[in-house]
Amino acid sequence: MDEMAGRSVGIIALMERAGWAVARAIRARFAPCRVLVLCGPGNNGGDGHVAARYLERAGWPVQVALLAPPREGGPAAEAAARFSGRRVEFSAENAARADLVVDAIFGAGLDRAPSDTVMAVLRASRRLVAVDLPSFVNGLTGAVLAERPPYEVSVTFVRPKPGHVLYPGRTLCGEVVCADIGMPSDCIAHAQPRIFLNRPGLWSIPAMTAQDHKYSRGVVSLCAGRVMPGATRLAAAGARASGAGLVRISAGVSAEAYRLGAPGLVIDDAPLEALLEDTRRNVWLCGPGLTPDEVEDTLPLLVASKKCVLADAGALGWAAGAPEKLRGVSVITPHIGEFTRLFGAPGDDLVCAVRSAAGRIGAVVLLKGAVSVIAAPDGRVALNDHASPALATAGSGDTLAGVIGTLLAAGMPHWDAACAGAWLHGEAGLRAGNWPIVEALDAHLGDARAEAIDQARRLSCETDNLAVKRRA
Ligand SMILES: NC(=O)C1=CN([C@@H]2O[C@H](COP(=O)(O)OP(=O)(O)OC[C@H]3O[C@@H](n4cnc5c(N)ncnc54)[C@H](O)[C@@H]3O)[C@@H](O)[C@H]2O)[C@H](O)CC1
Ligand SMILES: [K+]
Repeated sequence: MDEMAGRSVGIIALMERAGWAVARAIRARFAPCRVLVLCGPGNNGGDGHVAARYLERAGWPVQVALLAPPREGGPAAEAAARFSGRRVEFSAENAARADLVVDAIFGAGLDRAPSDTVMAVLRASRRLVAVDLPSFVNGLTGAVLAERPPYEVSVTFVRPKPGHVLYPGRTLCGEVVCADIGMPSDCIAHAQPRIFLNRPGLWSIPAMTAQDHKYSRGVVSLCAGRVMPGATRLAAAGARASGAGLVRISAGVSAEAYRLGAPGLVIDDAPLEALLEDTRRNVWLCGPGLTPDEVEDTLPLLVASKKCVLADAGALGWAAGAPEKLRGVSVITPHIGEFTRLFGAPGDDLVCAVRSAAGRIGAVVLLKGAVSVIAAPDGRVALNDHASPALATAGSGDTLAGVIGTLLAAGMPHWDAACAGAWLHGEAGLRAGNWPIVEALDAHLGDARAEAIDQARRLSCETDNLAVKRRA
């Protein structure tokens, strides 16, 4: 985007607005105080110089400390030349003397861990604001290259970066302000984003219609095991609570035990091969509550009959170290332990690891966590931070599998269903209050679905209104 904008509006114009946005964010959050702006050699430092000029113009006592001079003739050099205020040495003593330190050392160009000198200056600072990101947080991955206390605010531009959203970087950014700096829309379109924040509007969930019947809403089928009925029942309940038309459990010899459960479930005891002939039953959950032997007896049959399969829990253990065994399934929902046993440790770059896992097995991979990463085989990735620690309780993943099953059965594309499922699950967690037990989530899933439909609708109205205004 920067590169293309450089050829149209010019980087210096964007830098002016970026620095102005930083100064504005500071003035909105702090009372006038002694500010030290730490400027690096790149455009991040250029933004810092502009911010220093606007703060000074507003009457704040401002000093600038330069780590290294900007490249001659570039936009950062021009921004530096426009600042005629006080310059001081780049030192820990000067940082300690300031009430507020603005970190404009490195931004998107950070390519290695900052030096000890840089870190000593940042550590000496009492209160910190970041231009774009703290200068030791990798914007692409959220990896933290050095330790220091968190910032109060990070002012970024055009779009938040993965480093603002993913842990551990997320915890150090503080409040993230994303400023509109007038990046031309053709530059944004040209950049073709492949990583998205998971929000309604990225996908849309079918609403209820007057003529719906249970099969149009969709049938979710589950394979049940003998020894862990709770997991299967939680997944079935999650599917029902999020709006499936019908939920059926293939329970084989355990059918009588499952029949004592929720009366709204249909329990089948016929052989799986026979059940698979029913073309209305296209979506199957396999794994919650299943032992490896039970997965071995069911998953290959589901895949061979070309059903849309969500594999979780036991099915992921069954394929540990041999993820190709999962080829043919549509969605998998591992937590970090399951992911590691399948594909190896993901390392610092979760987006890259989950994306390549999805490509490797040709299925959507949803890596569950405080921020879940959801990748499609074609490379699209959504980051879901719409969640609550209330969800960190045993069985919550089974509920999620059920919710995604419902959205698949409603006909949503696989990646959309996984993204929407993660959002609904998060919304239910946020609505469920303090310390809910896992069963309590179900009561909120219907309202969560209605909320998602409503938010997506409002967003599309806004977009339509904007288009009408533009045409006018
Ligand atoms: N996104 C936008 O629309 C705009 C963003 N702007 C700002 O520009 C920076 C990115 O600028 P860039 O010049 O590409 O990179 P940096 O300023 O982050 O630094 C590059 C510079 O620093 C060297 N370097 C990197 N890491 C280290 C290190 N650990 N130690 C020493 N030196 C390091 C690197 O080699 C380069 O020389 C973005 O963040 C925004 O703040 C613009 O204002 C335009 C609009
Ligand atoms: K920075």
